[in-house]
Amino acid sequence: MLRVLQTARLSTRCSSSFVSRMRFLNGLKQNDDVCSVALQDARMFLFHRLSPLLQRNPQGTFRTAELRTSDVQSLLENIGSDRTLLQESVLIGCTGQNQAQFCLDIGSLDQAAAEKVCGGTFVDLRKSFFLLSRREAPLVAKAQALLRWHQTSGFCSATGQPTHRNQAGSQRTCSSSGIIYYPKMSPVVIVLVSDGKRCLLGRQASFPRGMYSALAGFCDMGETLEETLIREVAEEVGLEVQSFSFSSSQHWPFPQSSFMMACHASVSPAHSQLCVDHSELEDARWFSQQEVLAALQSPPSHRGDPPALWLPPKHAVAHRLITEWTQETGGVVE
Ligand SMILES: NC(=O)C1=CN([C@@H]2O[C@H](COP(=O)(O)OP(=O)(O)OC[C@H]3O[C@@H](n4cnc5c(N)ncnc54)[C@H](O)[C@@H]3O)[C@@H](O)[C@H]2O)C=CC1
Ligand SMILES: [Mg+2]
Repeated sequence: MLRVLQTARLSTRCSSSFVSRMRFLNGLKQNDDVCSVALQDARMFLFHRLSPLLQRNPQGTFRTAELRTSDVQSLLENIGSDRTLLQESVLIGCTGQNQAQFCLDIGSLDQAAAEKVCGGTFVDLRKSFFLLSRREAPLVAKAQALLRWHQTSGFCSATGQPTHRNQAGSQRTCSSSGIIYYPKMSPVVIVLVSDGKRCLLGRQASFPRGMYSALAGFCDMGETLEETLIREVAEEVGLEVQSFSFSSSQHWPFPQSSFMMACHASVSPAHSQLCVDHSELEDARWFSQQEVLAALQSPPSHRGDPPALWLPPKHAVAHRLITEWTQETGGVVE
């Protein structure tokens, strides 16, 4: 069987290593046997009821605990579970050397025992986002979103019959109708509105005290990105967008895997009077470049009262939009 995996790796050989990695990954999703073999010699990311396993570096910072399959197999034996749990692993990517990466939720096992054996701690995903590097957070978010999708997609919404996954965990199929389900993200437009001098930030009651962010809204069925953007700004703060430009995108795992399409938009300074829909937003305000730069340069300490303006964490695409705006308007973010 190992020859099967080597063949899969060789068959993806081509000039670009990135292309060969993408083809190797695609092959694992298409072929259960090859995927099973790849799982035997993979890099594993563990979760416990959707909280990722983190380990502390000697410097006191945190990283995701990346284990070998053999480590996980001995962990499972060590804390009394059988090896079949390994089959519940879900493919999330591969390393530069075409070694498959899988995630596995061991929520059915004793958390403290698993933490002791692995020398790590399972940390709530939202908290992990503040602890992990910008490089690691997206893979952990993807893994958690896939594990959660499997945990909530066990039955076909058309027939009510059980669904079964493929080895990679990239799809589930209804056992009676054959309907195939794929993991879903909900498209969301997130937009930083400016009137040329100020930027508009809003907050929901659910946000931490003092935190303001860019406006965001889910795309309604059939809407284009443009239509969602101008509708959401009109709905939430009563303004008419004059123009907008696309900035970047991001998978955001909260609350149920949103696909964030981040844009900058402008409104006429002559028509910048806010009319906030308080059923959606607790507050929305225009902020000067000076206020935003101050907030970017002095993120809140987690002690004492929050500052007047607290911005989303660096991993959030809203933070990127706000930083881009300050740079476009001549501010310098250190
Ligand atoms: N990454 C970032 O920087 C930020 C991300 N967000 C995310 O953007 C998303 C949308 O933000 P909101 O202002 O809450 O959206 P929104 O302005 O559309 O209002 C939320 C309402 O949309 C409806 N809704 C909820 N889930 C939906 C879905 N899957 N499809 C269609 N409609 C749905 C519900 O009625 C809900 O009350 C959320 O996932 C939020 O976590 C929000 C701000 C910053
Ligand atoms: Mg919104």
